[in-house]
Amino acid sequence: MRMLLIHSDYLEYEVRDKALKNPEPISDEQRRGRLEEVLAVFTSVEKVDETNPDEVVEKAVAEIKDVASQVKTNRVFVYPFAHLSSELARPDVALKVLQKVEERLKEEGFEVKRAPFGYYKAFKLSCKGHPLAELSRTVVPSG
Ligand SMILES: Nc1ncnc2c1ncn2[C@@H]1O[C@H](COS(=O)(=O)NC(=O)[C@@H](N)CO)[C@@H](O)[C@H]1O
Repeated sequence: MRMLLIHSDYLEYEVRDKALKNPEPISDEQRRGRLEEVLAVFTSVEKVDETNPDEVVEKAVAEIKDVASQVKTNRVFVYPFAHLSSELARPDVALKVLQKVEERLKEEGFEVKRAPFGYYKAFKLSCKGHPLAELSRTVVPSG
């Protein structure tokens, strides 16, 4: 799994067309989303992650917690992003992994939004620009 973590004044998105034949079903309210003072986590789930998705979820959550504590935010925006890797996991695996990352972050006490999976989306991002505002992390199953 590849993550680009951007500490932002805000991230907002608006759903446009389907990017997959069967994107994640979403409610009308999920067609737009915005969080302020947020750690945006653009995420590509990779083929290698399919060997042990649960392990890669735990490793990703640990990395996100570490960066969130460094930049002092309790808010995370999980954003599916298929452009950080040339070895993408199958969509059904990727969606489950991202849903699990969202769920585990909430269990850890974070305020979390997750952008809809399988859609083209317009988005606006305001990066804060401090030295830790742009980080990347890669996690893979150890097996
Ligand atoms: N492995 C993945 N990791 C993260 N997001 C993914 C992944 N696979 C699919 N997606 C989601 O599905 C959308 C489309 O994925 S895509 O790989 O860019 N495009 C497609 O799969 C089709 N357009 C055929 O190429 C992405 O914008 C993202 O929302």
